[in-house]
Amino acid sequence: MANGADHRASFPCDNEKAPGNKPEKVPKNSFLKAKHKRGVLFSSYASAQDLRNLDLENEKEHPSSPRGVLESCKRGLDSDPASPKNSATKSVTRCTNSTALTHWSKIFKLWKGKSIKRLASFPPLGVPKLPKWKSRSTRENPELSNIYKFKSSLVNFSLSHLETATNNFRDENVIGRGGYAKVYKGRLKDGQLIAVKRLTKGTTDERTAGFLSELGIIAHVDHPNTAKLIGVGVEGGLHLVFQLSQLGSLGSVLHGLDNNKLDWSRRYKIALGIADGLLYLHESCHRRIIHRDIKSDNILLTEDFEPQICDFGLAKWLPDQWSHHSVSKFEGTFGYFAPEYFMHGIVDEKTDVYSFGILLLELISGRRALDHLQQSVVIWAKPLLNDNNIKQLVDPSLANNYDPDEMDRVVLTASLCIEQSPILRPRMSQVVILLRGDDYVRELEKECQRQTYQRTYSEELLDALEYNSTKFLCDINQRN
Ligand SMILES: Nc1ncnc2c1ncn2[C@@H]1O[C@H](COP(=O)(O)OP(=O)(O)OP(=O)(O)O)[C@@H](O)[C@H]1O
Repeated sequence: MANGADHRASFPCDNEKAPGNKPEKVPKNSFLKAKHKRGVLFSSYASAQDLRNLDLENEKEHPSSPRGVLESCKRGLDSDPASPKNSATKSVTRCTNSTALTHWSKIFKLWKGKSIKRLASFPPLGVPKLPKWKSRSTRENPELSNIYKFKSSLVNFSLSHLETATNNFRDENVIGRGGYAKVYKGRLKDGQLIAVKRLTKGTTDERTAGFLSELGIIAHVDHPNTAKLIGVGVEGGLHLVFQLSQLGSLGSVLHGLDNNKLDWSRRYKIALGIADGLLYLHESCHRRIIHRDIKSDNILLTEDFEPQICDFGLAKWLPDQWSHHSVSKFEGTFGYFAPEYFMHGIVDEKTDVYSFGILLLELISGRRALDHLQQSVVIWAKPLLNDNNIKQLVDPSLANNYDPDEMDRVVLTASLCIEQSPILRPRMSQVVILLRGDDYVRELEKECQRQTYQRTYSEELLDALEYNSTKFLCDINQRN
């Protein structure tokens, strides 16, 4: 059952009173000290760009910070003696930190070779082709008839159908309770298990708006790592009907009594799956979708621990030409808010990336985003991340039973995702690369080579065609 409702927030933006503006204690670590100094002394007159640059500079200087590690790799690559830029100076800057750095240097090589935009255009693994939508109408409620045009396979459930499936919405069938809805387990006549989300909170208008908004997004989404909508029911209330995810939410498994089910390989698989799902929403779907409420209670788990992102109640389409969206009302869950969202109401892909970073910290440490004393996992983890103190970060229930390379990658990715400044956070296409590591990078490199080869071949073909048509005529003219 979801307990995220305790921390749910929905209130108007008030920059003056935002708790995020409270001065922090001066941390011992010099890397954090620099950040702190910047926040207190300079924030009144520095431009946003200055602050970003300063952030970058401070972190570059600190070799043990995740960005410091990446920067040192990058400098190593920049100082490649074969590079014409460096041949004169023969800089000796090198990645010093063993195999981990070799790994990151490969990633950087790839980043240097491709623009970020190009990397973003790599197809995520396992993303199916987009479905073809067909139209279908409803007699029930003409206002909602357009909904059925999204997906040919969407079923319009009658109330009696849903009542039969859920034992008349009996309390024993409740498997989730969110801020807006109750979710009931059910079984259809053909035996299929379903989860019926019945919107319960707010006025009729609010419920209709919430229902249409969630449906407007979820009906267009189709990926192995997003929740599967089967149909809707608009009789006797508003219902969204999903395939049942047998294990419930990640939050309930990770923070419940059964957390020993989640060994490291499962946690790693879950991290990769959520990253794939988010990459799809941000970069591969018809339109940019910002989820806005990524948290462990909104990740469902199938029987084989495949994660599925659910609850698109707050999700937003973002037009391509918009850099971000500004909201005047905060909605979401405490503990997962990105600083720029909390302080300025700014919403874009990077706000989801921040929340994903918190989720990674939950997977690594087994701690909640906010514990019973309302202590944030970020505040707890930051000093350990800066000291690269993996032993203290890792969930004690895992002991030493984890793959150290995978753990390193997840820890580094988490620390980049929770950067204060959104510009320092990776995009989801980069997150997927960071999490998957060497093998994935090698696959991408092969893909790049294949594309280059194809381009060269087609360019040659184009040249040949051009010769045939234009140059040949030109040659003939010259000869005549
Ligand atoms: N398809 C499903 N299979 C299994 N459990 C589900 C399914 N959908 C939802 N749940 C359970 O119901 C809970 C609440 O669902 P959901 O997050 O969609 O509701 P909500 O009211 O929008 O919640 P929130 O307060 O997070 O906005 C989930 O955390 C999960 O435990």
